[in-house]
Amino acid sequence: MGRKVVEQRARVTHALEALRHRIGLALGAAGNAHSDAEHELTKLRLEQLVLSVGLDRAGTDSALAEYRGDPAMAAVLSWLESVRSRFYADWADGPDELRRLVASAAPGPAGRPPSEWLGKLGTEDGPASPGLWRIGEASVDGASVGRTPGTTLSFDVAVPLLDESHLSITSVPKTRATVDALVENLLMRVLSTFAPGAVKVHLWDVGQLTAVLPNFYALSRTSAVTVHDPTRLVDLLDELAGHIRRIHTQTMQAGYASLRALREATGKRVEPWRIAVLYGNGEDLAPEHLRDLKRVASGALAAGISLVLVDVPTVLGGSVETISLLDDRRAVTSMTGAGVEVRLDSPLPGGQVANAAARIAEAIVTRQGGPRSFADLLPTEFGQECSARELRTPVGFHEGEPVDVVIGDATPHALIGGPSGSGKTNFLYALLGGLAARYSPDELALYLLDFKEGVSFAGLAPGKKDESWLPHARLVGVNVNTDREFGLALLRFLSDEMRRRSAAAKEFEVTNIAELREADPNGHWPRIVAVIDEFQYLFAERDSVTAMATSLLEDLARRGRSQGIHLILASQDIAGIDAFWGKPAVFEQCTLRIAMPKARRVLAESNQAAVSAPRWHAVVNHESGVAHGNQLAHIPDASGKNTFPVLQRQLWQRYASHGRPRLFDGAVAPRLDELTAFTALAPGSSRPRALVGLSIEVADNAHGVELPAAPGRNLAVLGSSTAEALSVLDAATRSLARQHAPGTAEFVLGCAVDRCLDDVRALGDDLAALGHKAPVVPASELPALIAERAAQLSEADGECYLVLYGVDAVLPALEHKEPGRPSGLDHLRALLKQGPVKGLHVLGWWRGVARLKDTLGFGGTEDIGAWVALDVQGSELAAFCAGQVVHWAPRAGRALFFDRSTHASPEVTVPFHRPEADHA
Ligand SMILES: Nc1ncnc2c1ncn2[C@@H]1O[C@H](COP(=O)(O)OP(=O)(O)OP(=O)(O)O)[C@@H](O)[C@H]1O
Repeated sequence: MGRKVVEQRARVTHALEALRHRIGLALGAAGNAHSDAEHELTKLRLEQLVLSVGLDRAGTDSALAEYRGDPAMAAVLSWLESVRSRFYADWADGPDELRRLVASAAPGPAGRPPSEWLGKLGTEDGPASPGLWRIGEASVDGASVGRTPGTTLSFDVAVPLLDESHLSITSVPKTRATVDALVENLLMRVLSTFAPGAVKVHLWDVGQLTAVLPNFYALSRTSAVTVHDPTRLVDLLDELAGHIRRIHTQTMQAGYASLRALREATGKRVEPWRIAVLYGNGEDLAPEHLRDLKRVASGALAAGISLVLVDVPTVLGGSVETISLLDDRRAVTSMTGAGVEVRLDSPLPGGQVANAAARIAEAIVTRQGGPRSFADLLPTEFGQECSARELRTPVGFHEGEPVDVVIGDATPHALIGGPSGSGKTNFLYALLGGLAARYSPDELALYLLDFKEGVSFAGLAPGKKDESWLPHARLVGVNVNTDREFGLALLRFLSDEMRRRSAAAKEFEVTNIAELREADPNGHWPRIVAVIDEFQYLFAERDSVTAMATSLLEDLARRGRSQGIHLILASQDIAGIDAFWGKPAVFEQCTLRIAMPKARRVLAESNQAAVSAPRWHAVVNHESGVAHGNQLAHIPDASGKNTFPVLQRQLWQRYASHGRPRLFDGAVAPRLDELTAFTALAPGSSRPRALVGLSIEVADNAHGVELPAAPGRNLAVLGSSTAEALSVLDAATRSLARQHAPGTAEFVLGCAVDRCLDDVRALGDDLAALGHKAPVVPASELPALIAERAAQLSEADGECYLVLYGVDAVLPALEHKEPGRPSGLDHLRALLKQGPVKGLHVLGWWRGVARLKDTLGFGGTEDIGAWVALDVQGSELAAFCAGQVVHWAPRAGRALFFDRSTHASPEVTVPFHRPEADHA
């Protein structure tokens, strides 16, 4: 064997040994790693086991018995203990810190022992609420937190509630008394923290009708505690949902996400806190209840509403803390985790709770009955509010708390109902007073119309007894019960204003009044509130007024909201509301409902709140009358002495520069000489205008006939009513006289009715005093006069007004005809036909329509361009009204006026009062 071979073998052997060595090393390492891993696994398993029973119990728990004495177990235990003490070393001060924290977050009754507060009235009435409410205490072993072994450290346990969290309590069998004590303790801490009335508690127990938390019985006489019917969970959830909706709207409109944010920003508690305690029985709620409950829970906290659920299995939205009872003293809570047992506070002494509840109830009742007057509705400083977004004012009080009325986007229009004497007018005064004191006349304009007989709004306009007026009022209409046209005129006016506002909004490319005011800061865009008391009169008859009023009201109700035009419709219940059947649009848009005691149909059908409302109260409902929107309010006396009139005077002095309102008083005949339309007349017009009466419209306008040199420009007064005929011709003549310089026009006063002669002469004297030629021609001379004027027609120059009183009286004479010659009637017809273009106009009074027809003959109706009908039936007038059907039943002090050159149909006019008639 050669040396080479030997060397080769030695190399192979060496290599193999090296390989064996490496493999040995690798196997050894793997074995070690394996045993390390197994060791680790055992450790982890033991750890898991220890953790599952708890470190403190590891020494005794049977599940770990087999490992006792196992060094691995000893190592695990010592390791875990070192971890725990390392962890708790940082937390050595934890219990003390917790105690300090609870003391600061749960001050006074929220966290202190009951002996310090139980039975004393709460005082807190500001915007904040304690963050935590104590329920008991818990302990930890001192050794575990780096203290001397064997010591225990205890700390207070508290839960959040108001504005913060809901609470879900789960019992175990035979712990109902403990749960009641826990809930009672919490509620009593809350009720004793706040001023009486600031918290409202709702109790519902699926299994009990009345005996829920019996120590609170005294409070259930007030609205601080309401015990709900076990079979009507839906009512409670509805009520809560209503509060949430209302409060949400209120806070969002003010620009805040929650009631708490609103309170903190304004520094005022605007709403009570509400706590609803629902006792279930551990069984699932009906699906529809569960759905509603979840919906309520998700919006409740932001509305200051907290739920306390006892044995109601559900997963709530929003933040929820839990308390799970272990037995009748101990519980665990999500606040401290499952590892810490809470020793619940002992029950409050029952007798003392009942006494405390009675004291709170008494304080609430005292506040409720406390003297709240009209002055309490008023702000300390007038005119500070802005109406861009809404109008808001308290109108009354509930248990000392102001109850607001809001007129705005969600509640644009209001319906007020109540039987006669129930206080509607008083309510309106409270509302108007509250609004007028808060908003300046630049922010709020009022249009007030009362269809009742009587003068309930008359005091708002200047009167004989009181020269002051309400500066916000632009129009006051009283005694309009027979003038439905005036209601129509108001609606037309509002409708025009709505169009004007919507055109302006379009121009500024905005969609509502708030945006318009922002885009046009120098514009004048007050919110308009139109109050129509006894509005059902508008719909009193089946006629064109009703039809027009309906369509205008519907349009205003639908579109007024965005233009800041609001309707407040008041009525004695049934009569008024009946007027709505068939007009649901108006009814539905009136989402603000005010029901006076015993009002029917104002609220939703199933809502009986008005039936039980006490005297001088109102149910204020911003939810279309649905029960959950009910707010009962005591309305202070706003119409007695030292109430509204005093406020009005103050406002009048403050806003003196805002002009006086237009007063339309249906019971008073207007005076021609007080009318701007008359006093402003002056010579120089080529179209002189003969005024005949006051027009029924919002502006103080007169009806007049223009008498230019054009065919048909004559005026006929029709009917047998002498006083009114005299009034119309008197006003027409006097107004024409003002439009001609002395000597430039002739007024020929032809009087065929003897008993009018004195009046006619008096008029003639007045005209002469003004420098006009105004001869008075008696009946006997009339035929000659007419013949003469007819003959002169071709060469007539200058204006001549032939005012004829009782033309029909001379008809027989005029009809006298000599063969081959024209009769007096022919002359009169000629004057009527050809006169106007020559500057001669006839203003004639015929005491019957038939007589006028006789005068005109066949086809002459066109020569009467305008007429005023007095005590004449509408059916007689068709011929003079382009054949259209005329709806008119004569009524005292009113006439019907038609001018074919300007009117589509006749209009009601109010003849002026002639002072001369008083002396007749
Ligand atoms: N809240 C109140 N406090 C004290 N007195 C009141 C109150 N409300 C109304 N009154 C008084 O009751 C009487 C009737 O009230 P009001 O005129 O407001 O009732 P109404 O419902 O408008 O009745 P009607 O429809 O007959 O006019 C008035 O004398 C008024 O002063």
